[in-house]
Amino acid sequence: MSENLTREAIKSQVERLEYRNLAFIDGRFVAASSGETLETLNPATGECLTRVAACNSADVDLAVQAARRAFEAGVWSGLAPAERKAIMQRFADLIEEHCLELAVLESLEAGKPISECFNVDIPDTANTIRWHAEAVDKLYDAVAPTAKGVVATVTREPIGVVGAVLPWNFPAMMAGWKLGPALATGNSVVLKPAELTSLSTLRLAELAHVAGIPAGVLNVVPGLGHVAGKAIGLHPDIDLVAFTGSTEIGRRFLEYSAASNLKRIVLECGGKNPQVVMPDVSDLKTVAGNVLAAAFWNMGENCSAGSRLIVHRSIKDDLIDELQRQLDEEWVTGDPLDPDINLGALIEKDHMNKVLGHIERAKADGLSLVTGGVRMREESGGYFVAPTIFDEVGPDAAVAKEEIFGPVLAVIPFDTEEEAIAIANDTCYGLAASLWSDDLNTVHRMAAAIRAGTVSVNCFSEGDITTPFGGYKQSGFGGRDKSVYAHDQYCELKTTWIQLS
Ligand SMILES: NC(=O)C1=CN([C@@H]2O[C@H](COP(=O)(O)OP(=O)(O)OC[C@H]3O[C@@H](n4cnc5c(N)ncnc54)[C@H](O)[C@@H]3O)[C@@H](O)[C@H]2O)C=CC1
Ligand code: BAL
Repeated sequence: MSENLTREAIKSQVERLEYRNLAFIDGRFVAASSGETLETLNPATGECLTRVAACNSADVDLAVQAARRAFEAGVWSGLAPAERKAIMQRFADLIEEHCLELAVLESLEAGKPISECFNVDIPDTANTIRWHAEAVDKLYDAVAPTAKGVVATVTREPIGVVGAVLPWNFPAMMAGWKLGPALATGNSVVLKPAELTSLSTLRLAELAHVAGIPAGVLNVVPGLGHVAGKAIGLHPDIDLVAFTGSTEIGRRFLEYSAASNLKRIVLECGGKNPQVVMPDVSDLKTVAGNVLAAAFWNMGENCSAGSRLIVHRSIKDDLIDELQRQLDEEWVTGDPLDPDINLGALIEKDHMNKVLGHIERAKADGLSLVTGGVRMREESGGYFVAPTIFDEVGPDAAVAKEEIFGPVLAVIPFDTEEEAIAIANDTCYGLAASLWSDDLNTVHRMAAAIRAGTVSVNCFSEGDITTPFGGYKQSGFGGRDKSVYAHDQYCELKTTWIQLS
């Protein structure tokens, strides 16, 4: 537990909380034009926290018009990178100053453990905004190696109006991953949070405004996916959509683009990520700790969750024993606002039932249940599922194939390195993977053979802000989040060919 994250501080923050529950368009909070609202529920109790504006295509259009006006006026796009940097640094400062408030909002609306929100999600959001801001006045454009008599410059220009459509599992952090590079490079943004988790994002937009990001540059249109999300996808004056969510809806955005203005689409979608443990590992305790973090961090509601443990048969049982021991000792499910728990609630009832359905199917298929497999804390009214491990799972079992997005780990034994790689790659996804071996040759050989955007070796990691994040195959399309590579996807490249006389 962090020094500053006391029960008293959390309680006091909850009592003082004010919800921003209107859309944020052109620098102001406004109701949806239809007057309609959506419930935001607390997944830990099932109770309504507040109702949030439900934007439709008319609201999206107003937001896009505001964004376009701001872009054309150059109030943001026309600033020197160093000027944008200074304002975004103030934005990052404000996020840090309001860390507890944002963490409480995020924990309440998403069921996430408050300690994670306070120590990881909100600091990461601030750091992402700051890092991209600080990078942008240090990146140079290029002069092409042409023949004499010509000067050709290759310069990045902001793409224009960016639509960002976001998931519910890391609401603030994903907003940061999109806003950092999109704003730093001078774009205007129309952002749609997931309908279940709009509150922290609306507060972020307000803080951005207070920091000095001009009206119209950052707009937030909460609403349903098939209404507000679709309107963003089909809007003829949005130049790019950056999406994080399911592969199914990612595919829709490609269709929206084709049916409208060929807007650029950047997708960060799902995963069924392998954790491969080779027989030479000497420290099973460390392996187990990381395997559990990969599988159960954020209740497994994580696109890079390591939901398949592909382990050499000779060490499988010892590793499972260690997993069980650490799970019993260190993984505590409880009220997400309790700073001492590390497993909170799943996002909503339907999702919990979907996860429990996967578990029941695996049981019915005769898979060996090591631990978990049940709903927890039902009396709270919330949506808690015990961390669950199935052993001796065949690579073709549904629990080894489908993205469950919950705390369910499938243990798949292997006998040879070739078999391990084949199982790891036997998926339509390719977002992340972890690899465990004490042998450097094995590490290099296997890391190169695994088809995933991020391979973490002898740890579970998504990298940090300096490294790109995104997927191979159906896990991603069109670009990467984080790092300077993220800047490229929010820019057009302009060639200026100057014939000298
Ligand atoms: N890669 C990731 O980080 C995430 C993956 N998922 C996966 O997706 C599954 C379903 O979760 P959802 O939240 O329902 O994800 P989703 O992909 O349906 O939603 C993501 C975003 O897309 C919007 N959206 C939904 N339908 C849309 C449509 N027809 N047109 C335009 N926008 C639309 C949503 O409002 C939300 O803002 C999860 O169980 C998980 O397997 C979900 C969230 C994040
Ligand atoms: N783990 C960060 C990205 C995501 O889950 O959506």
